[in-house]
Amino acid sequence: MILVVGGAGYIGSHAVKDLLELNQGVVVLDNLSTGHREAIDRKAVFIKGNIKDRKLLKNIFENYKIKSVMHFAANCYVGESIISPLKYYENNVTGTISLLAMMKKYQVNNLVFSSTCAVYGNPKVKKIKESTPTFPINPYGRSKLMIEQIIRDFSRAYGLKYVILRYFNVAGADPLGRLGEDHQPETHLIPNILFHLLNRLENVIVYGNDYNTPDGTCIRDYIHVTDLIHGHILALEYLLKEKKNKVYNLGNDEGYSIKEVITTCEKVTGKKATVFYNEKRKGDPARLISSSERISRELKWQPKYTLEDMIETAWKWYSNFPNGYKN
Ligand SMILES: NC(=O)c1ccc[n+]([C@@H]2O[C@H](COP(=O)([O-])OP(=O)(O)OC[C@H]3O[C@@H](n4cnc5c(N)ncnc54)[C@H](O)[C@@H]3O)[C@@H](O)[C@H]2O)c1
Ligand SMILES: O=c1ccn([C@@H]2O[C@H](COP(=O)(O)OP(=O)(O)O[C@H]3O[C@H](CO)[C@H](O)[C@H](O)[C@H]3O)[C@@H](O)[C@H]2O)c(=O)[nH]1
Repeated sequence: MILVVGGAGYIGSHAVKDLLELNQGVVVLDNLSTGHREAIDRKAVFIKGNIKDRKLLKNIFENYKIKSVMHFAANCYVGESIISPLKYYENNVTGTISLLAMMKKYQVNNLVFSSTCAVYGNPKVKKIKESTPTFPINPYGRSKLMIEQIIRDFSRAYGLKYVILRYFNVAGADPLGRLGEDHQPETHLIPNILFHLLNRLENVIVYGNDYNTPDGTCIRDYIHVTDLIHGHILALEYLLKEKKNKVYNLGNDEGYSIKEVITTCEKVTGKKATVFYNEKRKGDPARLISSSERISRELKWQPKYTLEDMIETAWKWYSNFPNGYKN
């Protein structure tokens, strides 16, 4: 069985669905701090609890034949991490140490870990490779880099095998409309633009228009959640077969400015946005574009979905479920 930690969240719930479709047994551990019980398929075993609870982890490892772990549980907002670093180091770093300690105790040695392009900081290269130096510029990115280092040390000392996946900006929803992104409050760009176009927000707020980019707004590399999860499935297969450690970027290798994302949302929805320019958000790098060449070459991973597809699938979900999972 696979333990999916954080499987009630946006990305984790899409992983649970795809793993079940592949007939894998799934146990979800989630404290529902930002996730939703309704997002987890009833075919999965659901355990409500915190990864810091070692007694609970002990019960899980003793009661289920867990062979591998996908670890999505974290706090993951750049801005919040600057205001509340303690929350980030405690939940992300301490929480992961607790999980790794119990994986060591029960000799569960296969881990797919959700890292982030925030570990790179503000790199000057056109496309970010896995070999690009890591200099995170906010506590969220630093917490993820610390975890990566801890995972490596556990691997050297205790035989843990891992694939670390550094995601770029994840967007979109299940193409069949069963799952979507439901965060309270929502900080991500595409959901907020769509909320505005659904009349739930007065404006689209753009944080900064004097960045050193062609139109002055930040550039990001967006990846569809379905493509991202396909990367996880390939990573897990690789881990179980080859038993080798890997670090991979996961992005579409294309950058879009905030203004371009707004225009694409307008095109997909046929609606016009009112844009309000605000101060820069602290901790935001100007430009983050992936090179996902390594995972494409080594695991034959290829993204199928474009930015328009991400917006279309998210729009469909928000239009059908305006109150998210609480409908
Ligand atoms: N969304 C993105 O664009 C993005 C980009 C890069 C990396 N990531 C990483 O992907 C992972 C998932 O992100 P998401 O967008 O789905 O976030 P999310 O908040 O929707 O999901 C996180 C899940 O983890 C659970 N959780 C948090 N702390 C926990 C704890 N201590 N014990 C048990 N459960 C806990 C939450 O309840 C939630 O269900 C995170 O690790 C995040 O850092 C996300
Ligand atoms: O209403 C909004 C929301 C966002 N932005 C801007 O849009 C860009 C993208 O912001 P998001 O909040 O959508 O995403 P981030 O790039 O901040 O963060 C995402 O990517 C990070 C890596 O940089 C982390 O991995 C994090 O978990 C994940 O949410 C940023 O320049 C941000 O300032 C706006 O202008 N208006």
